[in-house]
Order: sequence, then structure tokens, then C-alpha cells
Amino acid sequence: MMLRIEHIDKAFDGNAVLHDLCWTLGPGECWQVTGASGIGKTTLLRLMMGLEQPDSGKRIIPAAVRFCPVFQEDRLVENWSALQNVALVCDDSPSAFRILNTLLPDSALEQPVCTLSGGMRRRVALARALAAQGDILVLDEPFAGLDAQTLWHAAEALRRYRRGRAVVLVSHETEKLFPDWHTLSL
Ligand SMILES: Nc1ncnc2c1ncn2[C@@H]1O[C@H](COP(=O)(O)OP(=O)(O)OP(=O)(O)O)[C@@H](O)[C@H]1O
Repeated sequence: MMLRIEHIDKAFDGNAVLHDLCWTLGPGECWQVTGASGIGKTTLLRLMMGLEQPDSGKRIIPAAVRFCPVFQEDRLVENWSALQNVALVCDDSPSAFRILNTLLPDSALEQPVCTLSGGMRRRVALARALAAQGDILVLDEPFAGLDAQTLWHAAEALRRYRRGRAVVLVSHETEKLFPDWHTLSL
């Protein structure tokens, strides 16, 4: 078991978002979290990572488990290049370069990320999560703003570079891309 959620309730300003939610993530398992806009998908990811506290219920996680997140916002160092952003979380520069290279054109790798398009920036954020040392990839809309072909490449990079790590993914595209993954429907 890498992460367990037991009977979690979460409300904001008296509005219930998650109610009596139970779920277990096993080692190396891949999950897609689905549900309508506003149902609580991002809230659940934040609860998993301990960035939000439940009103009741608990989250059980071994102390050594580390997360590799892609947040809904890119959270990049704006004046740094894609390579510098990814190298920040990764001791192995050749491996960071390899991951970035599959996701972005060469011409985009060395300019400040603030000059890149929204879809390119999203791919830098995904590359950073894939290059990071950690146990669970937690990905909140990592494919936002990508056209069909780029999306396919990004999904392929996720398959190739997850390196056996568990994945929890929120994306509107997942059913077509990852038909063999588990689904948690909110
Ligand atoms: N910090 C907060 N303060 C108050 N309300 C919040 C907060 N975070 C989330 N909410 C509310 O909780 C509900 C669930 O939000 P959440 O972002 O988890 O939904 P979501 O399923 O990820 O939505 P989307 O698919 O649109 O991103 C929404 O009604 C949202 O307004």
C-alpha cells in the first residue's frame, strides 16, 4: 500500500465536496480520477499530498513516500529555461534532457519558459514531474492545451518515463489514452 484514504469528508464554507471517500493506491498502480467540473478532483489530489486536511477521516501513507506533482498551474521558474527547470529536481541531466527532448522541440529547450506557449509550459511541468525522484506521480490536467498529436506524444512519455511509479491522473482525455488504468469516479 502506498496511500490509503479512509472515510474522508471535506467541505468548504459548509458545502460538502468529498463525502465518506475510501480508496487505496497500491505500488505501481495507475489511476485516473474522473468526475464533473467542480466535483472535487483537485481537492482530492491536494488531500492525497497532505496540502489540504480532511474534516474527518484519515490519510495513511508510509513516511518515506514522495510525490512528483503537476499542479493545475505550471509552477515553473519563469526566467529559467525548460532544461534548467527540469534539472532543478533531477541529479541526472542526460535523463532530464532525454525526457524533455521527447516532449518539446529543440528550439524550446533553452529559452526562458515565460516565452513558451501554454501547451509547451504544460509539457515542461510534466517533464519535471517525470524527471523528479519520487514514488507517486500526481498529475492535475497535465495535458491541458495540447492538440491531439502532442497529447498522444505526452501520454506516450508518461507511459515510458513513469518507470513503474504509481500515477494518479486527472484529465478529461484519460479514458481514450489509458483504457487499461483503474478509474476512481467522484
Ligand atoms: N480553498 C478553497 N476554498 C473554498 N472552496 C474551494 C477551495 N478549493 C476548492 N473549493 C471548492 O470545492 C469544489 C471542488 O473544487 P475542485 O477544484 O476540487 O474541483 P475539480 O473537480 O477539480 O474541478 P475542475 O474539473 O473544474 O478543475 C468547488 O466548488 C470549489 O469551488
